[in-house]
Amino acid sequence: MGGDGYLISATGLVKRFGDFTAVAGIDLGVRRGEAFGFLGPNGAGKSSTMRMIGCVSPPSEGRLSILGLDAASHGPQIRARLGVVPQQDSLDVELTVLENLTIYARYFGIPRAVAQRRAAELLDFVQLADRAGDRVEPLSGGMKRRLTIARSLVNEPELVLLDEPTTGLDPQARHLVWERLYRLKQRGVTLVLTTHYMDEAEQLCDRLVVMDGGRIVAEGSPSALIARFSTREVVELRFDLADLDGARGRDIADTLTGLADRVEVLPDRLLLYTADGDATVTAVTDRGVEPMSVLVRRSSLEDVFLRLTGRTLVD
Ligand SMILES: Nc1ncnc2c1ncn2[C@@H]1O[C@H](COP(=O)(O)OP(=O)(O)OP(=O)(O)O)[C@@H](O)[C@H]1O
Repeated sequence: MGGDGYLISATGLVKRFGDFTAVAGIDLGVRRGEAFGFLGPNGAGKSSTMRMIGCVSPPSEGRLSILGLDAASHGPQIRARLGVVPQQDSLDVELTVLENLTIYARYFGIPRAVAQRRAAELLDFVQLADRAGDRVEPLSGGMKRRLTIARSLVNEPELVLLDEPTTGLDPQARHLVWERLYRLKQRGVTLVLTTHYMDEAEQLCDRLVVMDGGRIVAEGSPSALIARFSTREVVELRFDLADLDGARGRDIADTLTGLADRVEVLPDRLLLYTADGDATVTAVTDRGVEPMSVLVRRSSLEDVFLRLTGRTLVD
Protein backbone atom coordinates (compact mmCIF):
# COMPACT_ATOMS: atom_id res chain seq x y z
CA MET A 1 0.00 0.00 0.00
CA GLY A 2 1.21 3.54 -0.71
CA GLY A 3 2.33 5.83 2.09
CA ASP A 4 -0.87 7.81 1.56
CA GLY A 5 -3.01 4.76 2.41
CA TYR A 6 -4.15 4.16 -1.16
CA LEU A 7 -3.62 1.07 -3.29
CA ILE A 8 -3.66 3.31 -6.35
CA SER A 9 -2.95 6.99 -6.23
CA ALA A 10 -2.65 9.39 -9.13
CA THR A 11 -1.95 13.10 -9.29
CA GLY A 12 -2.13 15.22 -12.41
CA LEU A 13 -2.26 12.12 -14.61
CA VAL A 14 -2.20 12.95 -18.33
CA LYS A 15 -2.26 10.76 -21.44
CA ARG A 16 -1.64 12.31 -24.83
CA PHE A 17 -1.63 10.67 -28.23
CA GLY A 18 0.23 13.14 -30.43
CA ASP A 19 -1.69 16.42 -30.17
CA PHE A 20 -4.73 14.72 -28.73
CA THR A 21 -5.22 14.64 -24.96
CA ALA A 22 -7.19 11.54 -23.93
CA VAL A 23 -6.71 12.01 -20.17
CA ALA A 24 -6.39 15.64 -19.15
CA GLY A 25 -4.88 15.66 -15.66
CA ILE A 26 -6.79 13.53 -13.17
CA ASP A 27 -6.30 12.91 -9.46
CA LEU A 28 -7.61 9.80 -7.76
CA GLY A 29 -7.12 7.41 -4.88
CA VAL A 30 -8.34 3.81 -4.63
CA ARG A 31 -8.53 2.19 -1.19
CA ARG A 32 -7.81 -1.43 -0.40
CA GLY A 33 -10.85 -3.69 -0.61
CA GLU A 34 -13.15 -1.31 -2.42
CA ALA A 35 -14.73 -1.57 -5.82
CA PHE A 36 -13.83 1.62 -7.62
CA GLY A 37 -15.36 2.61 -10.94
CA PHE A 38 -14.74 4.89 -13.87
CA LEU A 39 -18.11 5.80 -15.37
CA GLY A 40 -18.31 7.70 -18.62
CA PRO A 41 -19.35 7.50 -22.26
CA ASN A 42 -17.21 6.12 -25.08
CA GLY A 43 -14.11 8.21 -25.55
CA ALA A 44 -14.15 9.69 -22.02
CA GLY A 45 -10.62 8.40 -21.37
CA LYS A 46 -11.50 5.44 -19.15
CA SER A 47 -9.53 2.79 -21.05
CA SER A 48 -6.54 5.11 -21.43
CA THR A 49 -6.54 5.57 -17.65
CA MET A 50 -6.88 1.83 -17.06
CA ARG A 51 -3.98 1.11 -19.39
CA MET A 52 -1.79 3.49 -17.42
CA ILE A 53 -2.85 1.83 -14.16
CA GLY A 54 -2.13 -1.56 -15.76
CA CYS A 55 1.37 -0.31 -16.59
CA VAL A 56 1.00 -1.05 -20.30
CA SER A 57 0.85 2.60 -21.36
CA PRO A 58 3.18 5.17 -19.79
CA PRO A 59 1.64 8.40 -18.48
CA SER A 60 2.54 11.52 -20.51
CA GLU A 61 2.60 13.50 -17.29
CA GLY A 62 1.77 13.16 -13.61
CA ARG A 63 2.50 10.80 -10.78
CA LEU A 64 1.04 7.31 -10.53
CA SER A 65 1.62 4.90 -7.71
CA ILE A 66 0.21 1.37 -7.62
CA LEU A 67 0.54 -1.07 -4.71
CA GLY A 68 2.98 1.40 -3.21
CA LEU A 69 5.27 1.29 -6.28
CA ASP A 70 5.94 4.01 -8.83
CA ALA A 71 4.35 2.99 -12.15
CA ALA A 72 7.05 4.75 -14.16
CA SER A 73 9.91 2.72 -12.69
CA HIS A 74 8.29 -0.51 -11.46
CA GLY A 75 6.01 -1.61 -14.34
CA PRO A 76 7.04 -5.29 -14.41
CA GLN A 77 6.83 -5.68 -10.62
CA ILE A 78 3.37 -4.08 -10.58
CA ARG A 79 2.10 -6.09 -13.57
CA ALA A 80 3.14 -9.33 -11.84
CA ARG A 81 0.80 -8.48 -8.95
CA LEU A 82 -2.21 -7.30 -10.96
CA GLY A 83 -5.13 -9.16 -12.48
CA VAL A 84 -6.31 -7.72 -15.78
CA VAL A 85 -9.57 -8.32 -17.64
CA PRO A 86 -9.25 -6.46 -20.94
CA GLN A 87 -12.15 -5.03 -22.92
CA GLN A 88 -11.75 -7.64 -25.67
CA ASP A 89 -11.46 -11.25 -24.54
CA SER A 90 -8.00 -12.46 -25.49
CA LEU A 91 -8.42 -16.15 -24.72
CA ASP A 92 -6.53 -18.73 -26.72
CA VAL A 93 -9.26 -20.43 -28.72
CA GLU A 94 -6.97 -23.31 -29.69
CA LEU A 95 -6.65 -24.38 -26.06
CA THR A 96 -9.11 -25.92 -23.65
CA VAL A 97 -10.76 -23.93 -20.89
CA LEU A 98 -8.40 -25.41 -18.30
CA GLU A 99 -5.29 -24.91 -20.45
CA ASN A 100 -6.12 -21.24 -20.83
CA LEU A 101 -5.51 -20.93 -17.12
CA THR A 102 -2.57 -23.28 -16.68
CA ILE A 103 -0.62 -21.90 -19.64
CA TYR A 104 -1.27 -18.32 -18.53
CA ALA A 105 0.06 -19.30 -15.09
CA ARG A 106 3.42 -20.09 -16.71
CA TYR A 107 3.90 -16.40 -17.53
CA PHE A 108 3.98 -15.80 -13.79
CA GLY A 109 6.39 -18.66 -13.15
CA ILE A 110 3.80 -20.55 -11.12
CA PRO A 111 4.85 -24.21 -10.61
CA ARG A 112 2.81 -26.71 -12.64
CA ALA A 113 1.19 -28.48 -9.69
CA VAL A 114 0.18 -25.19 -8.07
CA ALA A 115 -1.20 -23.94 -11.39
CA GLN A 116 -3.29 -27.10 -11.84
CA ARG A 117 -4.78 -26.83 -8.39
CA ARG A 118 -5.44 -23.11 -8.66
CA ALA A 119 -6.96 -23.44 -12.13
CA ALA A 120 -9.39 -26.07 -10.88
CA GLU A 121 -10.41 -23.84 -7.97
CA LEU A 122 -10.85 -20.85 -10.24
CA LEU A 123 -12.98 -22.76 -12.75
CA ASP A 124 -15.13 -23.77 -9.83
CA PHE A 125 -15.34 -20.14 -8.70
CA VAL A 126 -16.51 -18.91 -12.12
CA GLN A 127 -18.87 -21.90 -12.52
CA LEU A 128 -17.06 -23.43 -15.48
CA ALA A 129 -15.72 -26.58 -13.81
CA ASP A 130 -17.86 -28.78 -16.04
CA ARG A 131 -16.32 -27.17 -19.16
CA ALA A 132 -12.67 -27.65 -18.10
CA GLY A 133 -11.82 -30.02 -20.96
CA ASP A 134 -13.84 -28.19 -23.63
CA ARG A 135 -12.42 -25.88 -26.22
CA VAL A 136 -13.00 -22.16 -25.74
CA GLU A 137 -14.47 -21.44 -29.16
CA PRO A 138 -18.04 -22.68 -28.59
CA LEU A 139 -18.45 -21.02 -25.17
CA SER A 140 -21.02 -18.24 -24.87
CA GLY A 141 -19.90 -14.62 -24.45
CA GLY A 142 -20.72 -14.72 -20.75
CA MET A 143 -18.72 -17.93 -20.22
CA LYS A 144 -15.73 -16.48 -22.06
CA ARG A 145 -15.88 -13.40 -19.90
CA ARG A 146 -16.01 -15.51 -16.73
CA LEU A 147 -13.05 -17.52 -18.00
CA THR A 148 -11.14 -14.28 -18.62
CA ILE A 149 -11.94 -13.25 -15.05
CA ALA A 150 -10.66 -16.62 -13.78
CA ARG A 151 -7.50 -16.18 -15.86
CA SER A 152 -6.92 -12.75 -14.31
CA LEU A 153 -6.90 -14.39 -10.87
CA VAL A 154 -4.27 -17.03 -11.62
CA ASN A 155 -1.48 -15.03 -9.94
CA GLU A 156 -3.69 -14.37 -6.88
CA PRO A 157 -3.73 -10.59 -7.40
CA GLU A 158 -4.86 -8.23 -4.65
CA LEU A 159 -5.94 -5.73 -7.32
CA VAL A 160 -7.98 -6.60 -10.41
CA LEU A 161 -8.57 -4.20 -13.30
CA LEU A 162 -11.65 -4.76 -15.45
CA ASP A 163 -12.25 -2.75 -18.60
CA GLU A 164 -15.98 -2.80 -19.37
CA PRO A 165 -16.51 -6.24 -17.84
CA THR A 166 -20.01 -6.83 -19.20
CA THR A 167 -20.14 -4.91 -22.47
CA GLY A 168 -21.78 -7.04 -25.14
CA LEU A 169 -23.31 -9.55 -22.71
CA ASP A 170 -27.01 -10.30 -22.40
CA PRO A 171 -28.75 -9.33 -19.12
CA GLN A 172 -28.57 -12.80 -17.57
CA ALA A 173 -24.87 -13.19 -18.37
CA ARG A 174 -24.19 -9.72 -16.97
CA HIS A 175 -25.86 -10.62 -13.68
CA LEU A 176 -23.74 -13.77 -13.39
CA VAL A 177 -20.57 -11.73 -13.93
CA TRP A 178 -21.70 -9.11 -11.39
CA GLU A 179 -22.42 -11.81 -8.86
CA ARG A 180 -18.91 -13.34 -9.27
CA LEU A 181 -17.28 -9.90 -9.00
CA TYR A 182 -19.25 -9.23 -5.86
CA ARG A 183 -17.95 -12.51 -4.38
CA LEU A 184 -14.44 -11.55 -5.36
CA LYS A 185 -14.77 -8.27 -3.52
CA GLN A 186 -16.04 -10.15 -0.47
CA ARG A 187 -12.78 -12.11 -0.56
CA GLY A 188 -10.95 -8.82 -0.06
CA VAL A 189 -9.81 -8.26 -3.65
CA THR A 190 -9.76 -4.61 -4.75
CA LEU A 191 -11.65 -4.09 -8.00
CA VAL A 192 -11.17 -1.22 -10.41
CA LEU A 193 -13.51 -1.17 -13.37
CA THR A 194 -14.63 1.01 -16.22
CA THR A 195 -18.17 1.04 -17.47
CA HIS A 196 -20.61 3.10 -19.45
CA TYR A 197 -23.54 1.32 -17.83
CA MET A 198 -24.95 3.26 -14.92
CA ASP A 199 -26.66 0.15 -13.52
CA GLU A 200 -23.31 -1.68 -13.47
CA ALA A 201 -21.73 1.22 -11.60
CA GLU A 202 -24.62 1.30 -9.13
CA GLN A 203 -24.52 -2.48 -8.60
CA LEU A 204 -20.79 -2.91 -8.18
CA CYS A 205 -19.04 0.27 -7.15
CA ASP A 206 -18.50 1.51 -3.62
CA ARG A 207 -17.07 4.66 -5.10
CA LEU A 208 -16.65 6.00 -8.58
CA VAL A 209 -15.49 8.89 -10.66
CA VAL A 210 -17.58 10.24 -13.49
CA MET A 211 -15.36 10.95 -16.52
CA ASP A 212 -16.08 13.11 -19.52
CA GLY A 213 -13.69 14.44 -22.14
CA GLY A 214 -10.60 13.17 -20.29
CA ARG A 215 -11.56 14.82 -17.01
CA ILE A 216 -13.15 13.74 -13.74
CA VAL A 217 -16.35 15.70 -13.37
CA ALA A 218 -17.52 14.19 -10.07
CA GLU A 219 -16.51 11.62 -7.48
CA GLY A 220 -18.31 9.75 -4.71
CA SER A 221 -20.44 6.73 -3.86
CA PRO A 222 -23.37 6.12 -6.24
CA SER A 223 -25.88 7.19 -3.58
CA ALA A 224 -23.90 10.30 -2.60
CA LEU A 225 -23.60 11.36 -6.23
CA ILE A 226 -27.32 10.91 -6.78
CA ALA A 227 -28.14 12.82 -3.59
CA ARG A 228 -25.81 15.64 -4.56
CA PHE A 229 -26.59 16.03 -8.25
CA SER A 230 -30.15 14.82 -8.64
CA THR A 231 -33.53 14.73 -6.92
CA ARG A 232 -35.15 11.73 -5.28
CA GLU A 233 -37.50 11.04 -8.16
CA VAL A 234 -37.74 11.67 -11.86
CA VAL A 235 -40.89 11.94 -13.95
CA GLU A 236 -40.36 10.90 -17.57
CA LEU A 237 -42.87 12.30 -20.01
CA ARG A 238 -42.58 10.56 -23.36
CA PHE A 239 -43.84 12.23 -26.51
CA ASP A 240 -44.12 11.42 -30.16
CA LEU A 241 -40.78 12.48 -31.67
CA ALA A 242 -42.58 15.01 -33.91
CA ASP A 243 -44.16 16.64 -30.85
CA LEU A 244 -40.74 17.56 -29.48
CA ASP A 245 -39.35 18.78 -32.81
CA GLY A 246 -37.57 22.10 -32.96
CA ALA A 247 -38.39 24.41 -30.08
CA ARG A 248 -41.55 22.52 -29.10
CA GLY A 249 -39.85 20.53 -26.35
CA ARG A 250 -38.73 23.80 -24.77
CA ASP A 251 -42.27 25.21 -25.14
CA ILE A 252 -43.74 22.27 -23.27
CA ALA A 253 -41.02 22.64 -20.64
CA ASP A 254 -42.02 26.31 -20.23
CA THR A 255 -45.62 25.24 -19.64
CA LEU A 256 -44.34 23.13 -16.74
CA THR A 257 -42.36 25.93 -15.07
CA GLY A 258 -42.39 25.65 -11.29
CA LEU A 259 -43.53 22.01 -11.21
CA ALA A 260 -40.06 20.53 -10.80
CA ASP A 261 -36.60 21.50 -9.55
CA ARG A 262 -35.30 21.09 -13.08
CA VAL A 263 -36.58 20.01 -16.50
CA GLU A 264 -34.41 18.34 -19.15
CA VAL A 265 -35.56 18.16 -22.75
CA LEU A 266 -34.31 15.05 -24.60
CA PRO A 267 -35.13 14.15 -28.23
CA ASP A 268 -38.04 11.87 -27.24
CA ARG A 269 -38.91 12.88 -23.68
CA LEU A 270 -38.94 15.46 -20.94
CA LEU A 271 -37.41 14.65 -17.56
CA LEU A 272 -38.79 16.41 -14.51
CA TYR A 273 -36.56 16.31 -11.44
CA THR A 274 -38.66 16.32 -8.30
CA ALA A 275 -38.94 15.05 -4.73
CA ASP A 276 -42.44 13.67 -5.25
CA GLY A 277 -43.08 12.14 -8.66
CA ASP A 278 -46.76 11.33 -8.22
CA ALA A 279 -47.63 14.85 -7.08
CA THR A 280 -45.71 16.23 -10.06
CA VAL A 281 -47.63 13.98 -12.47
CA THR A 282 -50.93 15.31 -11.12
CA ALA A 283 -49.70 18.88 -11.54
CA VAL A 284 -48.60 18.16 -15.12
CA THR A 285 -52.05 16.84 -15.99
CA ASP A 286 -53.63 19.93 -14.39
CA ARG A 287 -51.66 22.12 -16.79
CA GLY A 288 -53.16 20.31 -19.77
CA VAL A 289 -49.94 18.65 -20.99
CA GLU A 290 -50.69 15.28 -22.57
CA PRO A 291 -47.67 13.02 -23.07
CA MET A 292 -47.84 9.64 -24.81
CA SER A 293 -46.71 7.93 -21.60
CA VAL A 294 -45.63 8.80 -18.08
CA LEU A 295 -43.10 7.05 -15.85
CA VAL A 296 -42.11 7.90 -12.29
CA ARG A 297 -38.76 6.43 -11.23
CA ARG A 298 -35.87 6.89 -8.81
CA SER A 299 -32.93 9.03 -9.88
CA SER A 300 -29.94 7.11 -11.24
CA LEU A 301 -26.33 7.81 -12.16
CA GLU A 302 -27.59 8.49 -15.68
CA ASP A 303 -29.36 11.55 -14.25
CA VAL A 304 -26.16 12.58 -12.50
CA PHE A 305 -24.27 12.35 -15.78
CA LEU A 306 -26.94 14.32 -17.63
CA ARG A 307 -26.87 17.01 -14.97
CA LEU A 308 -23.08 17.27 -15.07
CA THR A 309 -22.54 17.14 -18.82
CA GLY A 310 -25.87 17.92 -20.49
CA ARG A 311 -25.63 14.60 -22.34
CA THR A 312 -26.82 11.03 -21.83
CA LEU A 313 -24.33 8.22 -21.12
CA VAL A 314 -25.51 5.87 -23.85
CA ASP A 315 -27.13 7.42 -26.89
N1 LIG B 1 -3.62 4.69 -29.17
C1 LIG B 1 -4.35 5.78 -29.41
N2 LIG B 1 -4.01 6.67 -30.36
C2 LIG B 1 -4.76 7.77 -30.58
N3 LIG B 1 -5.90 8.08 -29.91
C3 LIG B 1 -6.29 7.22 -28.96
C4 LIG B 1 -5.55 6.02 -28.67
N4 LIG B 1 -6.20 5.38 -27.67
C5 LIG B 1 -7.28 6.13 -27.37
N5 LIG B 1 -7.35 7.22 -28.14
C6 LIG B 1 -8.37 8.27 -28.09
O1 LIG B 1 -8.47 8.75 -26.78
C7 LIG B 1 -9.82 9.01 -26.42
C8 LIG B 1 -10.16 8.29 -25.16
O2 LIG B 1 -10.17 6.91 -25.45
P1 LIG B 1 -10.43 5.81 -24.35
O3 LIG B 1 -10.39 4.48 -25.03
O4 LIG B 1 -9.55 6.02 -23.21
O5 LIG B 1 -11.91 6.16 -23.93
P2 LIG B 1 -12.93 5.27 -23.13
O6 LIG B 1 -13.59 6.18 -22.18
O7 LIG B 1 -12.29 4.08 -22.57
O8 LIG B 1 -13.94 4.84 -24.22
P3 LIG B 1 -14.24 3.36 -24.77
O9 LIG B 1 -15.38 2.91 -23.98
O10 LIG B 1 -14.59 3.61 -26.20
O11 LIG B 1 -13.00 2.55 -24.60
C9 LIG B 1 -10.67 8.59 -27.61
O12 LIG B 1 -11.01 9.74 -28.34
C10 LIG B 1 -9.75 7.69 -28.41
O13 LIG B 1 -10.04 7.80 -29.79
